[in-house]
Amino acid sequence: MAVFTPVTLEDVGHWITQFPLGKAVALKGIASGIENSNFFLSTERGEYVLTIFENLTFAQLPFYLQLMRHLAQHGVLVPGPVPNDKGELCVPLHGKPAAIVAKLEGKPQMAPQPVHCAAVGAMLARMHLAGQDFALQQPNLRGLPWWREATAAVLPYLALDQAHLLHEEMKFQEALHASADYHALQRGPVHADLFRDNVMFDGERLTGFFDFYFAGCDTWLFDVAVTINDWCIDLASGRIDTARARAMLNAYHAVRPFTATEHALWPALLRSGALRFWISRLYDFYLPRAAQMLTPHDPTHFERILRERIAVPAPELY
Ligand SMILES: Nc1ncnc2c1ncn2[C@@H]1O[C@H](COP(=O)(O)OP(=O)(O)OP(=O)(O)O)[C@@H](O)[C@H]1O
Ligand SMILES: N[C@@H](CCO)C(=O)O
Repeated sequence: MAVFTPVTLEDVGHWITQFPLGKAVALKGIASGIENSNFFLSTERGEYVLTIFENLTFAQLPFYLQLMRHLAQHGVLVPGPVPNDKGELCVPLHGKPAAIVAKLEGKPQMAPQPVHCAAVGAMLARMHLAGQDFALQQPNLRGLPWWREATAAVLPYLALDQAHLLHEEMKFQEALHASADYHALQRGPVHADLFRDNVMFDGERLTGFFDFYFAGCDTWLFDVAVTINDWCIDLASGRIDTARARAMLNAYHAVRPFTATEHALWPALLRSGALRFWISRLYDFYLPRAAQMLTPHDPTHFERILRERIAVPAPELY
């Protein structure tokens, strides 16, 4: 159940007159998703997704919605938000912020092959390049400062060997983030959560990236690492699958060539990508928010990935 704010077709009927979409003809709640209330919305003009934001505020939303709009306008396959007659992308519905975005065709590809990984790699590189002249700034809110806070919060719950790993990895990441090489990495708006369930495919054709609500400004390489750590691994062991990783990295490199500094820091950034989700999953597991509805994701999956990235050399970036 992931419609936290019920909405009827009648409610939307009046509300939608401020958008250039004609009349609403059907509305259907979407079951998946744990953050927001999502609906498929059919109107006289086409098919859309209506999202009511349950946690993000009016002040926080412009960065995400404007970024999606900017990317869509620059040819990146991202659902463009629809502005209302005042040019606003986010307007209240039942007192909460709401937005309408284009509906992507297809479905997530949860068992990707190299061909899918290559399509994601190429689109990710295009997205990074297109984000370069995006005007708004917001840090990755799940970056190092948040890791510090969340580490302190979860440490008391961990077994000794886990606490040791978390402590040692934070030390390693603090040193990395303080280094001159790290500061030389190229950066800009990144998705930061480009897992398989946030990309649509129609067969082998990528139709779009979505769920930008963890996006922020960070290193491009971090985004690549997060993506590789979900798309290109053996799910049971966390080990990198070389064929899928090569396909993704080569396709990315063909659009936006990796730099020598990125090549040098790649193993460390793969560890950053694993640590980020180990910490957030630990946090959600031990300190669930009151409004959280569903079973939290398994933290041990990313603990395994992190241990694997520390122990086993990463495939070369290029
Ligand atoms: N633009 C879109 N086009 C087609 N389907 C979409 C679109 N946006 C969302 N969906 C559908 O809605 C579902 C939930 O969306 P989403 O993943 O953004 O949920 P959420 O609650 O915001 O986040 P989370 O992934 O953190 O649970 C997706 O799995 C997908 O099926
Ligand atoms: N992709 C995240 C969930 C938040 O979108 C995870 O798997 O932990």
